[in-house]
Amino acid sequence: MLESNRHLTVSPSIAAAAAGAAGLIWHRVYNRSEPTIRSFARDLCLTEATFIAIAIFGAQTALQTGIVSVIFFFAYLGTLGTSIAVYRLFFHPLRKFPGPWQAKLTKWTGVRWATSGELHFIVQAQHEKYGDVVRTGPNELSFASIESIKDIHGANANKITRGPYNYPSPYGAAGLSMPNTRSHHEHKARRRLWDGGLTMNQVRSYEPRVVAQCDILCSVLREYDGQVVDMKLLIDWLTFDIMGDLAFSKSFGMMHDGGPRYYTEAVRRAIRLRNTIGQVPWMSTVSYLLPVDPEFRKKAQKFTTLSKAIFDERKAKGTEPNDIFSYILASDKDGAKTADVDVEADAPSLVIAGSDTSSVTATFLFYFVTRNKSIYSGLSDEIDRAWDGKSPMSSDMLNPDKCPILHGCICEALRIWPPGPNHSQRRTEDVVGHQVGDDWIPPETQLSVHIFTVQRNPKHFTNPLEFVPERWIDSKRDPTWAHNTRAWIPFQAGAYACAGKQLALNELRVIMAKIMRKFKITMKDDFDHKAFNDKIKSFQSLVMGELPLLVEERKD
Ligand code: HEM
Repeated sequence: MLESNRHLTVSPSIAAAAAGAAGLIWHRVYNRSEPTIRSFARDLCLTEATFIAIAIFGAQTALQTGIVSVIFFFAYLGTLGTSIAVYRLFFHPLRKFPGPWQAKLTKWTGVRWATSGELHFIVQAQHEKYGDVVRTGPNELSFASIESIKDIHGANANKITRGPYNYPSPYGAAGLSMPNTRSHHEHKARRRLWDGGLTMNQVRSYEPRVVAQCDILCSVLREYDGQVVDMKLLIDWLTFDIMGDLAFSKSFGMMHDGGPRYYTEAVRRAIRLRNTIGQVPWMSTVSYLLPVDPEFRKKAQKFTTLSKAIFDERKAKGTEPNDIFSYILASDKDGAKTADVDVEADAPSLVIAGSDTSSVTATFLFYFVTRNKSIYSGLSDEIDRAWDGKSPMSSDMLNPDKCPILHGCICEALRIWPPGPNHSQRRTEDVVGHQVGDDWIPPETQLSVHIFTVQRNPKHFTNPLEFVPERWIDSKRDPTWAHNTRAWIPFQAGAYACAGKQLALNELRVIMAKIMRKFKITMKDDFDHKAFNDKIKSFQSLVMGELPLLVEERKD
């Protein structure tokens, strides 16, 4: 009797039907709470195990149990996949927004775009094709209008948090760094500590140290007098050394031969990995198991060890030194301190946020000003008038009133090539949605403003690809040119905007003035602009190839 019941219970068609029902149920569950790869694997195992248990009870033989279990497995995944695809394409709350169908279907499209290094151009092209709002993922929108900046990053956005892109730590740190904090409340408390170390007064107090690091660079450049050097590489070392000094009171010493020069490459590779994983954050818990090139693994290991050593050494000094880390280590006004594990995660984040970005911008500054001889000579004359090259330098001598061309050059470099050209991802609240311009955005949507598109839009800046410092000088700007400063957002805006904007601007002014006052920097006539531009890629921040320039010491 028992035998015949078992025979009747689970046939292949029943297995397929059960799998179909399970697939639809799980899709409904996942619609409400997005799974991670681990929770998905757990649910899959549970569902399959439940079915196998029923099949063992109902099927006649072990072979039959095996067959119906395999049918169940594939039918389950097939139904779940089809249901998700149909939903995303035809029934999703974001279905009214235009965008490429591959992006609407899966975020793996975003992975493909991100790994190409061309994300900035890809998204810009989509905005040109589809308009100011583009659906760039199943659950993700990219915006390119001025109004969207206010609604996503401005005062109207006080309920919008950072998006899940910020979840994975690219350095494998156990803690959560402040720039990756998604909760408004936690971010606000921690950001306040960081801001203390980056006030205008603090930035001024760091200035002699920035100048001193520039002096070291000048002594390195002197060794190459009359030769062509890769300015990109030297600036990289300079900006990392500056950040080491200002963050931990200890320069990395990269400008000296013995410095850890692998650090910059390890940082960029880590950022690249994070940029890919950030597209599919639900993969992040297993992403570090993915095979990566052993050379990178070695460098990453060295990077982690060095970061830890720097952190330990710095932490031992407490809050005495005048550096940014003293503020991160300090307690807030209520006596609350950031947990040690989170402070440890803050250390590499601080260096990366402050050096990679400044390095990219300073490199582009040298590229643009040396490319155009009249801009170079105008800027050089202005710097010579502002600083005699002998008295102690301060950024006060170089402020926008005294050095408008320098200011215009910096604004232009940041406009044409913002170091973080893509998205600073945000997410609408879990329960209520959010109004952006004329569109109501449903809850749990990832949204962001595409900086690169906004800053290169001819409606915002006439001839957007031309490097024209005068457009930033009111008395010199062509009055017929569009010039919408609200569309200049290289540091982003709002609660999560760049904490180091003032430091960055001061640092860039000092670097440019110091080097140009002491050296004549020339771009050779046969400079390969195509090769230079082809090597510019975006992996969260921009990466670029060499910038070979002729360096000659000035004797005046
Ligand atoms: C040209 C140089 C720089 C540019 C273009 C730049 C740009 C940015 C951008 C776009 C963000 C993301 C904001 C967002 O998510 O909305 C950011 C965040 C941040 N930047 Fe910068 N940055 C630069 C230099 C610096 C420097 C020198 C520091 C020094 C410490 C710094 C510290 C930070 C920090 C701490 C954050 C995270 C802010 C937060 O989470 O609240 N940045 N930066």
